[in-house]
Amino acid sequence: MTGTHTAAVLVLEDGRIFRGTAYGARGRTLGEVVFCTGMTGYQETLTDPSYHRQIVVQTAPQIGNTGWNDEDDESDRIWVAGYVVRDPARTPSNWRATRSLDDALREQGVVGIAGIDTRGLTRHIREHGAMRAGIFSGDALAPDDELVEQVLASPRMKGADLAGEVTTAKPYVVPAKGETRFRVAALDLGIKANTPRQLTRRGVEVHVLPASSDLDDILAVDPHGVFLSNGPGDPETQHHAIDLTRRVLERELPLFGICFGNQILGRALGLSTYKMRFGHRGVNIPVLDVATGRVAITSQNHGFALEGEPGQHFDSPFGKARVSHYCANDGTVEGLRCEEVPAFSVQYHPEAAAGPHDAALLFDDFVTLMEARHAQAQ
Ligand SMILES: NC(=O)CC[C@H](N)C(=O)O
Repeated sequence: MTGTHTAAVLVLEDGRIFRGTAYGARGRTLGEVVFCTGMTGYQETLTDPSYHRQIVVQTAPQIGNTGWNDEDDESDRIWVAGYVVRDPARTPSNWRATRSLDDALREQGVVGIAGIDTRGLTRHIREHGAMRAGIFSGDALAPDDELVEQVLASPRMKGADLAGEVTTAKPYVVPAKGETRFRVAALDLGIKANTPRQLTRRGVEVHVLPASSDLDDILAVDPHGVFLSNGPGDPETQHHAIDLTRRVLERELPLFGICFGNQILGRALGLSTYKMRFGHRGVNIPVLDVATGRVAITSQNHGFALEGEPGQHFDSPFGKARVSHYCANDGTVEGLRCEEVPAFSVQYHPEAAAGPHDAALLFDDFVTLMEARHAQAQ
């Protein structure tokens, strides 16, 4: 932080205004305002491509205490559209830090605001829903009603097709650690770095493919399994990925999806998705596994969800399937399992960057599915 405080304002589309001081870059940014309840992992949050076009409010009051390091990025840049905090660290301190969070935000041109009553703001979002917003400082400041107009002119998250804006331009391979046991084609809709890391640790060579890849690109990898990543935007717009998923299911290739990948598998199976009021973003969200009755505490970041009831069985074009997991807080769908093709998915983040490792076993389940399919094919 520099010594001088520059005025900044957070403007919501319903006319609610929060005044604070500029944090990170100065200027204007527009996006959907959402809150994240993680008490840790702000660097991973900021660099998660699923937050593209979202202004993130951190409910943890003190942010930036451990600065910014060169190891924890989940992608090659900060993706959030803007950042809202209460009390930014004045003296960051950590042995791995190479700069402050404020410096990282400035370097990457990310407009933020500090000194906000993030508790009041979060209660407002919980009640009225995630909505469009803008942060304005420096030359971008103008009379409030003009700022509200600018926010109202910005695009909504519902209907936003964003995977193409965050995906890799070219395919790349992340080699397995130790012996290569399996090859996976991972469709990058906004993949986080920790996902290939989790797979490679289990002897999987990961071929990360652009979102526009077709079935031939996937088959060219000669994969033992296909992975559908997390990603930003409205799953309803993902016609290409949904169609591709159907092609993969037809071939009975083992398939595992996370978050956006869960929504895409669900849509491929004939379920619909809807926009939640304020979504799930945090690192302690309880999920119940219907089959075992066990609860996992999970890392999450989503604003859309699949329609469905806990434990519901349904017929899909690929045979019987069920809602395998649901959220213990609000009963929303948190996972799917196909019973006649080797495919499953979860709405949460087993790669947990940041977050608890309760769900890491799901990567083992994916490997088991590939093993079983491989044994069958021999
Ligand atoms: N992390 C994700 O994959 C998010 C999925 C989707 N964009 C949502 O908001 O629900």
